[in-house]
Amino acid sequence: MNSCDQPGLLPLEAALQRINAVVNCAQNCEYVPLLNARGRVLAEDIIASRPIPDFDNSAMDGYAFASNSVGRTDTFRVAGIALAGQPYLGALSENECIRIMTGAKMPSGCDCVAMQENTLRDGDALTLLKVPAKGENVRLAGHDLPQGSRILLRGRRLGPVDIGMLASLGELQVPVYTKPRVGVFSTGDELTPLGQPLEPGRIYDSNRYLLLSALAEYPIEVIDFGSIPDDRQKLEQVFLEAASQCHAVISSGGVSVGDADYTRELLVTLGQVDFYKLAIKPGKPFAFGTLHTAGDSTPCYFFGLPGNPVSAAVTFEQLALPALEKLTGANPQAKLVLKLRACSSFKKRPGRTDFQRGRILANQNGIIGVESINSQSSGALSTMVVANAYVRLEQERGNVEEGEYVDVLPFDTSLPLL
Ligand SMILES: Nc1nc2c(c(=O)[nH]1)N[C@H]1C(S)=C(S)[C@@H](COP(=O)(O)OP(=O)(O)OC[C@H]3O[C@@H](n4cnc5c(N)ncnc54)[C@H](O)[C@@H]3O)O[C@H]1N2
Ligand code: MOO
Repeated sequence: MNSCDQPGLLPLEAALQRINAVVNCAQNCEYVPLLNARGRVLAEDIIASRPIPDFDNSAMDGYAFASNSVGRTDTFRVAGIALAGQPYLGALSENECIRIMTGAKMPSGCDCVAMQENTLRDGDALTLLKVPAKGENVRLAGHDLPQGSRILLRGRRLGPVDIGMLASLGELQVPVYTKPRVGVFSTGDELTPLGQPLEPGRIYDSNRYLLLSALAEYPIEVIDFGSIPDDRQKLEQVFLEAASQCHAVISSGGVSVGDADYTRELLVTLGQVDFYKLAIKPGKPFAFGTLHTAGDSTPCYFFGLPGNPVSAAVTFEQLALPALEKLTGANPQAKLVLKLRACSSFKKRPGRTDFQRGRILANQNGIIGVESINSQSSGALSTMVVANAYVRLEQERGNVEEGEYVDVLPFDTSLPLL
C-alpha cells in the first residue's frame, strides 16, 4: 500500500490510461472550404500532388546567366526581363543575360543569378563585380516541397500555417473530421443564472461558463444544458437527453458524498462508472464512465467534474480535455513541462498528485523560476487568474524547499508577467 492520504484513490497516470483505453474517435470525414478548416482535425494525410514551386526560380532581384558563359566574359548584354508571373520565354545567346526578379521563373539556359548589388549596369551592358557560382541564388523546383511529400498527417489540428501550406498546394476543400457533440451542465441548488440577484447562500455558476468558453477553442459542437438544481428527477432527465444527443457529457458538481450529490448515483443507474476517486489535488471526486445510449452503438462518455471551481478547471484540463481531443480525431499532444527552480517553498502532503498554482517569474533576461501564490484553495477561482502556471508535484512527494527544481505547466505560452 502506498502512502495515499485516503485508500482507493486512483493515481493520475492510471486514470489517464483508463480513459485513453475507453475513449475512441467515431467521427466521419467531411470536406470543408479551406478558410473554414482552421482549428479542425485532418481526416486524411495530405500528399503534395505537385512540387512546390513547380519551376526553378530566382531567389534575388538581379541578373540570370548560364554559368558556363560567366567565366569567359565579364560584360553581358541584357537581352530581356523575367518578372514573377511573367517569364522570359526567349532563347539566350552567349554573352547575354536576363534581368530577373525574385520569384521569376529561371529563363531556359540560365542556372545562376547575380544579385543586383554585385553588378554595374550601363544601358544594355552589364558588368559583373562578383561572379555567381552555378546554382547561386536559384531556388529549384520542389525546394519547398517535393512532389509526393506527406506534408500534413491525419489527426493534425490545422493552424494558420497549415492553411497557408494547403493553399500553396491549391487545395480548395479540406478533408476533416466531423465535430463531436459535447453536452455541458452544472448541478447545484445554489447556482443562480447570471443577470438575477443572488439570494442568501447562492452563487453564480462559474464552472459552466469556464467550460463552455474552453470548449469553444476546439472543433467541438457544444450543447449547453444549463444549471440543473439538485433534483434527482430533473438530473436524470438531463442525463438521458444528453446521452441521446452527445458523444460526451461534462457535468460539474454533485460527485462527492454530500446529501444532494446525485451525479455519481445516477451514473451508476444510467451507465457504467469506470472510476470516481482520484489521487489528485484538487479534483479528488472526479467521475468517469459511459452512459447507456438507446440502441446506438456510439457510446456517450461521461466526465463528472467536482464542483469546486479550481477542481473543475484542473480535472477538465488534465483528464477530460485529452479525451475530448481524442474524440475530435486529434493526435495526442505532448504538454509543455518546464523544470524550474522553486523561488518559494510549496506545502505538499504525500498521497495525491498536486496541481498547485504558481507564478513563473521572469526578468528581461528570461525565466528565473516559479513561486507559490498565497492561496491554494480549490474553491478560489481567483487563484487561477493570479497564477500563470500549474506546479505539478508527484503523488508521493512531500514539501518542496526553495531552490528545488519542480515541474511547471504554463497556462499559456505567452505569460502575463505583471
Ligand atoms: N465529506 C467530504 N466532503 C467533501 C469531500 C470528501 O471527500 N468528503 N471532497 C471535497 C472535495 S475535494 C471537493 S472538490 C468537493 C466536490 O464536491 P462536489 O463535486 O459534490 O461539488 P458540490 O458539493 O456540488 O460543490 C462543491 C463547491 O463548489 C461550488 N460549485 C458547485 N458548482 C459550481 C459551479 N457551477 N460554479 C461555481 N461553483 C460551484 C459549490 O457551491 C461548493 O462550494 O467536495 C468536498 N467535500
Ligand atoms: O480535491 Mo477537492 O478537488 O480539493 O477541492
